[in-house]
Amino acid sequence: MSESKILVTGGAGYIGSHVVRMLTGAGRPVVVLDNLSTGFRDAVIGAELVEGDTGDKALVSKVLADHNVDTVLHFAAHTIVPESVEKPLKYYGNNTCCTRNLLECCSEAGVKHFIFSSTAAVYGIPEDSMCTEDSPLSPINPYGTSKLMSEMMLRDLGKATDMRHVILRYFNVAGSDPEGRIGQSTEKATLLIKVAAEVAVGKREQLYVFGTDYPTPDGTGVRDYIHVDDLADAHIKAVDYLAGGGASVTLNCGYGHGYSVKEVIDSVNRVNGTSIKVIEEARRAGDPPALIAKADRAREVLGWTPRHDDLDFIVKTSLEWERKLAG
Ligand SMILES: NC(=O)c1ccc[n+]([C@@H]2O[C@H](COP(=O)([O-])OP(=O)(O)OC[C@H]3O[C@@H](n4cnc5c(N)ncnc54)[C@H](O)[C@@H]3O)[C@@H](O)[C@H]2O)c1
Ligand SMILES: O=c1ccn([C@@H]2O[C@H](COP(=O)(O)OP(=O)(O)O[C@H]3O[C@H](CO)[C@@H](O)[C@H](O)[C@H]3O)[C@@H](O)[C@H]2O)c(=O)[nH]1
Repeated sequence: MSESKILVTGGAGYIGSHVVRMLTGAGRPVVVLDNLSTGFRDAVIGAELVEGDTGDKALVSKVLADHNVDTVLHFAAHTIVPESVEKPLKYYGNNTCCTRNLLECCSEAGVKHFIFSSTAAVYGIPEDSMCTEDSPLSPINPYGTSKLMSEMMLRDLGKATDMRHVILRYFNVAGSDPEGRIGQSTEKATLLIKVAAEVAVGKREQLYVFGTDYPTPDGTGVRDYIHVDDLADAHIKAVDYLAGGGASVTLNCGYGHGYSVKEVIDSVNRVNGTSIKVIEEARRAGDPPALIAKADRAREVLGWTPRHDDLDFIVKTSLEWERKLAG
């Protein structure tokens, strides 16, 4: 039988590629399945890339068998909150139906460990903006609902079979590989720090601030921004946790404090030494006012210790990658 590999779906995307790089850098054998809808072939470092779709049952089953897969990290998804409001079925199709297909293939192949990329969007508008893993789950956009449905499938499957899982609910992921090998290359990006970095390097004219009348200290939306390498490290620890016999668990991934849109803009200006052009706009559909992780459980369960809890560092790595893309 061939060497057992870890399957990473969506491993050519922003977060998946950082996790693949960290896994292969640590000598772990990895195979990536990605349809390159938003991913990039050359973002995959140190692993074979199979170009294909998680909705393709025959292909997924073949990949699982050919690579003797025991552990799956599932990143492949559509990820843009406002797009999910406009095109809900696109999100339920890819994020929910394709995940169901993947889970069926994994179940049939006897995959034992599954790590799922979930999101803070499953909480909707939390009562006090601080979310524990036990906070009510009440998404306010189709993206969040599509991810919550996948969480539910995974939990039900865990009860019915011996598959164990770690569900990681990411808060707002930003930054790039501090050594500059990979970063966020997403076309037509909508995420705040990425867009602000594009403005700072001259790729865009201005940044629109969506909403200045939120019930937050300065009126703009507050989020818990986590550096992508800290998040990648949580995945490595989740792989080891399951391999060591750990029980299924759901964990927030964030730093436990938030920054407003205005504070992010200040950081970009401070780090870049410029003043980006900002235009204040109405609120964007589907946006909660504030989302902050209560993130102690990940530290306790996984022994995870973030290293980059520093907004200016996150912004610095984003700017460096943006300059590299700009050539
Ligand atoms: N970026 C964030 O702040 C954030 C926050 C919370 C959760 N997440 C989750 O993290 C995961 C990765 O997000 P990202 O920011 O890296 O996005 P991304 O778009 O860069 O990566 C997604 C990858 O999945 C691939 N893909 C999409 N659908 C596929 C399919 N059906 N079959 C095969 N490949 C497919 C894309 O080509 C891409 O490479 C997603 O599941 C997303 O919901 C992201
Ligand atoms: O050009 C922009 C972009 C964003 N924002 C604001 O910035 C904040 C953050 O927005 P964004 O960076 O788009 O992230 P979210 O909408 O919070 O969603 C991200 O973070 C979620 C977890 O919290 C993930 O689930 C999603 O996949 C990911 O897109 C919000 O208040 C937005 O209104 C702006 O004001 N201008």
